[in-house]
Amino acid sequence: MDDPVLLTGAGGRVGRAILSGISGEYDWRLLDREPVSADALPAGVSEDDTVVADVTDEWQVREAVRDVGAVVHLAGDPRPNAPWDSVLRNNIDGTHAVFDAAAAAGVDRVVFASSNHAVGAYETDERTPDLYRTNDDYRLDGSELPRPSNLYGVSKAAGETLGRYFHDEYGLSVACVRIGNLTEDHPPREYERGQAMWLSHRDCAHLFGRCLEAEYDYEVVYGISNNDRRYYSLERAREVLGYDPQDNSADYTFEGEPKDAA
Ligand SMILES: NC(=O)C1=CN([C@@H]2O[C@H](COP(=O)(O)OP(=O)(O)OC[C@H]3O[C@@H](n4cnc5c(N)ncnc54)[C@H](O)[C@@H]3O)[C@@H](O)[C@H]2O)C=CC1
Ligand SMILES: O=C1O[C@H](COP(=O)(O)O)[C@@H](O)[C@H](O)[C@H]1O
Repeated sequence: MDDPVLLTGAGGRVGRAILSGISGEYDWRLLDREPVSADALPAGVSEDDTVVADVTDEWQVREAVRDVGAVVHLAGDPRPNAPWDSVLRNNIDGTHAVFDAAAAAGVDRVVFASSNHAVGAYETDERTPDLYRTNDDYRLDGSELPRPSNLYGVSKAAGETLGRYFHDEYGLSVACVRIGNLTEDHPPREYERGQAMWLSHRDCAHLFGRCLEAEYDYEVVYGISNNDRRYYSLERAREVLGYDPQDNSADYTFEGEPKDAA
């Protein structure tokens, strides 16, 4: 990717994980509605490469996508219990504005931060907690219909559908990454669901990097590490994107300590 990459929601947890791993590999334009503080900017990124803007402001988004080759769209309300007015505005209207501006500007691809909560209602009472354990072979592979567990999940399913539309209608390459549970240094502590869907920082950066490099049309993949406990398949991400995750929540105790140090 020779052209700059626009990273929306750059100041948040996922944005920081991506930048900590692959900041040196691209020219970045960092967008967030909150200023990204100068000391949080990775090497090679200056304040001139940052844009303070709201993704629901169509004009600001059109300015931000000018001359970029790709967009990684993270900005939005990440709370599973977020109310409808917030997800409608930040997640659905904001994602529409990003896809619309990208298509109008002739951007090559958009990588969209979807969520496990787009399919959270597959975790029925009958399937849990076995679903989170290694002896259970139930797998979601990305081809299943969305089955949201909350209104936030509905907004992520809507974002995936917007991506489908903008791919079919305007030819944008679109990768929707159903991110699991991102934490730094160790899997979520004492939380089976979180350990089944852990995404480490380095695997996160690598996965989004693959989304910027691989060739694809429209993809829905799961964004988790190589966890033994998983109930999300990694096959599509491996096959289409060349994703090769390095971390596994099984290498940590239930309390989150590395087993080789225990
Ligand atoms: N952290 C996780 O484990 C997961 C995150 N995701 C998704 O990844 C994305 C990033 O999540 P996090 O980094 O965890 O959240 P975060 O809250 O740490 O970061 C989100 C960033 O987006 C910005 N933002 C929010 N609304 C905006 C708007 N309307 N315009 C411009 N900027 C806006 C915020 O200022 C913030 O810096 C979200 O879309 C979230 O739904 C999905 C699944 C799991
Ligand atoms: O989409 C998201 O999912 C993760 C995991 O969900 P949880 O309900 O098991 O905590 C969440 O931590 C993150 O904030 C959210 O954006």
